[in-house]
Amino acid sequence: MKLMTAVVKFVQSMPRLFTWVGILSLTPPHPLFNLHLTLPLNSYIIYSIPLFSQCLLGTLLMTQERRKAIWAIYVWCRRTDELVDGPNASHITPMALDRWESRLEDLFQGRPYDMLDAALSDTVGKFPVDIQPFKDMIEGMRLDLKKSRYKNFDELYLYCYYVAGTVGLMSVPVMGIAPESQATTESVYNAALSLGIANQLTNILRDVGEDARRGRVYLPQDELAQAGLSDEDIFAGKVTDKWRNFMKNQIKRARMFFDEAEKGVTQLSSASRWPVWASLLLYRQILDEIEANDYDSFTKRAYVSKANKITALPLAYARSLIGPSKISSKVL
Ligand SMILES: CC(C)=CCC/C(C)=C/CC/C(C)=C/CC/C(C)=C/COP(=O)(O)OP(=O)(O)O
Repeated sequence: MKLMTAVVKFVQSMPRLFTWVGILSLTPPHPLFNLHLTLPLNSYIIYSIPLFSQCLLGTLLMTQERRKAIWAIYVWCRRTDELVDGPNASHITPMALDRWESRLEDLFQGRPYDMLDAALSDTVGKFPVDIQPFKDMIEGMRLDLKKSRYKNFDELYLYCYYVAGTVGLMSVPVMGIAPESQATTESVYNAALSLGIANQLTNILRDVGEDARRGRVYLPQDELAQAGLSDEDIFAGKVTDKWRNFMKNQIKRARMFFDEAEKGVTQLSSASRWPVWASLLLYRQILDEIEANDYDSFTKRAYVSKANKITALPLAYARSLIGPSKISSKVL
C-alpha cells in the first residue's frame, strides 16, 4: 500500500520532474522565474553558477511557498558573492560590505532597498530565518578580501562555514523539519552545515588550478607541507604521487562531511528531501570525477555528465521516501 502511494505520488510529480530534467539539459531559468515579481533582469546572478542553479533547479520539486523563499535566499547569497567575485570586485572595499550589511539589517526589519531585497524581506516575514548566518556570509567576503592562504584545516573550515555552511543554516527554517522527526534541531542544523562545508570543500578541490591562477590557494598549508608540497607545486600544476596522496586525503575528508549531511536529510520535511538528496548526490559525484581525472584539478574541471544528472533524480527520489524513524533519530 505504501509502495502504491509512493508510485502515485511519483507519477503525479512527473510534470515537475520533466521540467527539471528539461531545464537541466537546456539553459538555467531566470532567477526571478519563481519569485513572481516583474523586475529588472539581473540575469548575471544565475548564469555562471552551476551549483547554485543546481540547488535552485532542485527547488522546482518543492512546494511553491518554500521554492520562492529558497530562491530569495540564494539570490541574496549570489549577489553577496558577486560583490567579491563579480565584475565590480576590484572596486569592493570593506566599507562597501558594511553598507551591504546595513542594507541586510534594513530588509530584515521590513525596509527593503530594492525588489530583490523585497523578496528576501517577504521570506523572513514568513519563515523563522535568523539574520546571523547572513551576517556571517558577509564576514566571509571580508575575509576573502584580505586572505589568500589558510594555515590549517581549522582556518579553512571557518572560511567554508562563512561562505557555504551559512547557506545550509539559512535553508533549514524554510525547508522545514519533518513533524514526526525525533532528532534534535541542533543535529539537523549540524547536518545542513556539513552539507555546505562538503560542497565548498568539493568546489575547492575541483578548482585548484583556477584559484591558483588568481593567486589563491584554498588548501591547508600544514597538510600541503606534510605531503611534501608547497605553493610552488600548486602553481606549477603537475600531478605527482605526492599530489595524488594529498588529494586522496582531502577527498576522504570531503566525503566525511557528505556522510554527516546524509544523516540529516531524512529528518527534513518530506517535500524538501528530494531536492536536497538530488543536489547532494550530484555534487558528491564531482569527487568521483576528480578521481577519474587522476586528480588533475590543475588543467581539468571535474563535472557530472547529463546522463549521471538524470540518473541521480530517481535515485534521489527513492531516498527521499525514507523519512524519520525512531531508529534513525537514535543514531543522530
Ligand atoms: C542536509 C540538510 C539537513 C539540509 C540541507 C541544507 C542545504 C540546502 C545545504 C546546501 C548548502 C549549499 C547549497 C551551499 C552552497 C555552497 C557553495 C559551494 C556555493 C558555491 O556555489 P557556486 O559558486 O555556484 O559553485 P559552482 O562553482 O559549482 O558554480
